[in-house]
Amino acid sequence: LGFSCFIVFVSPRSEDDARKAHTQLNGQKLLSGENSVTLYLSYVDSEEARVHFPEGLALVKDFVSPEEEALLLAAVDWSTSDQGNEAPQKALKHRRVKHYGFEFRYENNNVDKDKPLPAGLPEECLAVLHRCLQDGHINVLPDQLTVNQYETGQGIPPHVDTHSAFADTILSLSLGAKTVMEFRHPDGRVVPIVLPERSLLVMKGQSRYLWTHGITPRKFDLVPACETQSADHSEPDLGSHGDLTLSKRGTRTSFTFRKIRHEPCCCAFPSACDSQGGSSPSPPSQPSLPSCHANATRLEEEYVHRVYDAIASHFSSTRHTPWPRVCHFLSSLPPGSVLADVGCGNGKYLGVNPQLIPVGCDRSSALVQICTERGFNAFVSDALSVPLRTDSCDACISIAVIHHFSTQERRLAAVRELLRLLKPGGQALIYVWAYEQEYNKQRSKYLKDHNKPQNGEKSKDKLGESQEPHEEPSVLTASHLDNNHTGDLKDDSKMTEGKLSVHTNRTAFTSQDLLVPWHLKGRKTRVEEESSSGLHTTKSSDSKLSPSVDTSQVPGGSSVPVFHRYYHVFQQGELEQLCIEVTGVKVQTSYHDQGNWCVILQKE
Ligand SMILES: O=C(O)CCC(=O)C(=O)O
Ligand SMILES: [Fe+2]
Ligand SMILES: [Zn+2]
Repeated sequence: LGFSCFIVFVSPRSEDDARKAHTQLNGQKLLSGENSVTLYLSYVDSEEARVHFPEGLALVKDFVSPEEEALLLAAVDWSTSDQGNEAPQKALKHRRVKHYGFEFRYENNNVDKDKPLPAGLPEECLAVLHRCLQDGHINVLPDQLTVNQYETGQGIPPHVDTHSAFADTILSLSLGAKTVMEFRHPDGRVVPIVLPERSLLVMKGQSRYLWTHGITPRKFDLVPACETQSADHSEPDLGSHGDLTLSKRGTRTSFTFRKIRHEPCCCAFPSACDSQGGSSPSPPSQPSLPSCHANATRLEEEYVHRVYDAIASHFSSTRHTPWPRVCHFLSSLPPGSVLADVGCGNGKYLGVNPQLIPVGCDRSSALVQICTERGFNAFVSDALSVPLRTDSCDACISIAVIHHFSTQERRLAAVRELLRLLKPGGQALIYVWAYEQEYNKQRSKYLKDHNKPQNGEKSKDKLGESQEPHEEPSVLTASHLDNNHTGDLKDDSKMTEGKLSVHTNRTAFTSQDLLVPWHLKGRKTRVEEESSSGLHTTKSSDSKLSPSVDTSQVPGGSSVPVFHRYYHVFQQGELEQLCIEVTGVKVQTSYHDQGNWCVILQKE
């Protein structure tokens, strides 16, 4: 049983209508063939619900005819390999791509502007491009084309097309099937846009320079029912009151046309512009402790969510043994208890007590995917807004999650949300990483494992592993390498006011808010795979993949990506303090467990 979560805003005409809809629809199933979604309704501020189209974005439906569509699709020859380099093609984990005109280079995350590919854009595109000129979408012809092909379930991570590589307007033609593309503003706003088959998407201004665009890998989209018919207005009606329907994704091929930029970009968004020292200068920009909600979500997006998605499979391989005291809590619950594991990671607690009815959720879709593959019920959700009913769970756990929220308000909101899920009398177990890694004269495993074996070698100390909450699979030279690669970031004396320091693994903490390096081993990362398409630099430049990623050389010459995760490590008493701010809760127990502060709460 797989879970997906869609958020839909509905604006009823009156309060009365809203109440009626709530009683009649909440908990109802929508069916489409053998698939179904269950509706969970809740009230939100209408101001919050108003979704605006990103500035500079336009969608032209039915831009090409079905005949033209067939012609364009036939123009792409997927049978050839990369050989000859006429139109290089790459099979990525999440889609396949082919480049025309110019190829994007992985080494520098930019186009090789002096080396046009022998084959220009396919002639079949000319009629379409001239129409774009005529209609005023562009004023010069593009000279670069990227063809992306997505099978059902595939997508593209959120990114901004590199400013210095491409001129202002980006055109993207959707062929073969529709999809939903999400636009994200740095302040956290997300706007999903349905891209119907044969439509043209035009990105300019803010929508091109500041908002990221991406396609979440999934097999179904929830779209307004009217989107399935052809409509001829040019902007989708985002606030429409129409019916929603499940739409199965088919194979979508997109043609993205761009114009190579030969001068540095001088857009109005320096913070996102690699030409203007914004985005990811080298060394990566040093994040500060957030001062407002928008900064907090941005920090967490870059230094928590993206990192977990990128390291998911490696992370999961280091998280196999449940911690004994968490298991003890789970085993003490009565048979048949409904358990929510909020921030369930790879699901290692979901199967501990077979007599429970567990459901997990995590912000990382890559980790949820791992849970699903293991046969657990898990869905993607933010811990601040879990789509489960109030008072519905007998127990909740939040293991090593709340320390990733970067403000006190957000940590409090996370505790509050966890407690909302509990039935009166239900219990919640919370673990957060402790500032005090030495407690009662005992050093935590995290500190003790200073000379851990190389990653990949099996640790002989099985118990140690099981008690290792924040196992950092470091290469032997890791800390030395960090020094080389993050240079002045590490040196506290050179620290700029308010900037987060990069922690040296397996040493005592020197501040409560910090970045903890993760040395990725094993398979290529998603970021690497994406970048090797040469296409995407999510705010990256040169060898830097993203602000949260650095690379370090390992002896032998190959480079290991180093990701930085944001943590707020808790001081003694801080977790209890946080919890008692929530009304209607009792702290039953609190304790220190292997470098973590832990509480068991009960809802009154
Ligand atoms: O598939 C699409 O429409 C977008 C592709 C894209 O964003 C890109 O290639 O940069
Ligand atoms: Fe793009
Ligand atoms: Zn720019």
